[in-house]
Amino acid sequence: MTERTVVVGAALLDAGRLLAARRSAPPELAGRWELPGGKVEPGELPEAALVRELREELGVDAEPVERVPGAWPLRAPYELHVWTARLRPGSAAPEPLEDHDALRWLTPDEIWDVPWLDQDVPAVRETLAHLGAGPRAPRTPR
Ligand SMILES: Nc1nc2c([nH]c(=O)n2[C@H]2C[C@H](O)[C@@H](COP(=O)(O)OP(=O)(O)OP(=O)(O)O)O2)c(=O)[nH]1
Repeated sequence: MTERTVVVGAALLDAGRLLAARRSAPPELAGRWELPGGKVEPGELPEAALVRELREELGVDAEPVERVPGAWPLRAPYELHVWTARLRPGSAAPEPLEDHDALRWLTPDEIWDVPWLDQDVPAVRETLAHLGAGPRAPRTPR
């Protein structure tokens, strides 16, 4: 039996743009881009974890919209699940408060301009497909 821990990743959307966050730690992940989020705590609903993590990491008041079907393996025992999400009215703008040192709102044409974590690429691709943007192959990694 494999114990899996879910990491929720937010596809935070605003005006057709997707928020990407650059990790500042740990060293092996620093400098690569991800969907903001984090580990679901025992007994916590994933949607609640998403709201909590986005408040802690970005200082925003966000709400989950829907789960993107699929689950993507991360370093064991973690597994990435993605929810689309949006800012609630009156939310502050996101800031890189912890875990990240840069944020970018990416238009559909800019999605592959940042070096996503390798393990996030299929999740981001699937998210775009789910959103109807159509799957696009990432450019050759830089
Ligand atoms: N949040 C997030 N984590 C990801 C993604 N891709 C990926 O490999 N990870 C990894 C990085 C971490 O090893 C793990 C999630 O850890 P985290 O540091 O974001 O979560 P957390 O805030 O709950 O962690 P902690 O410091 O409280 O232990 O999953 C992603 O797209 N989003």
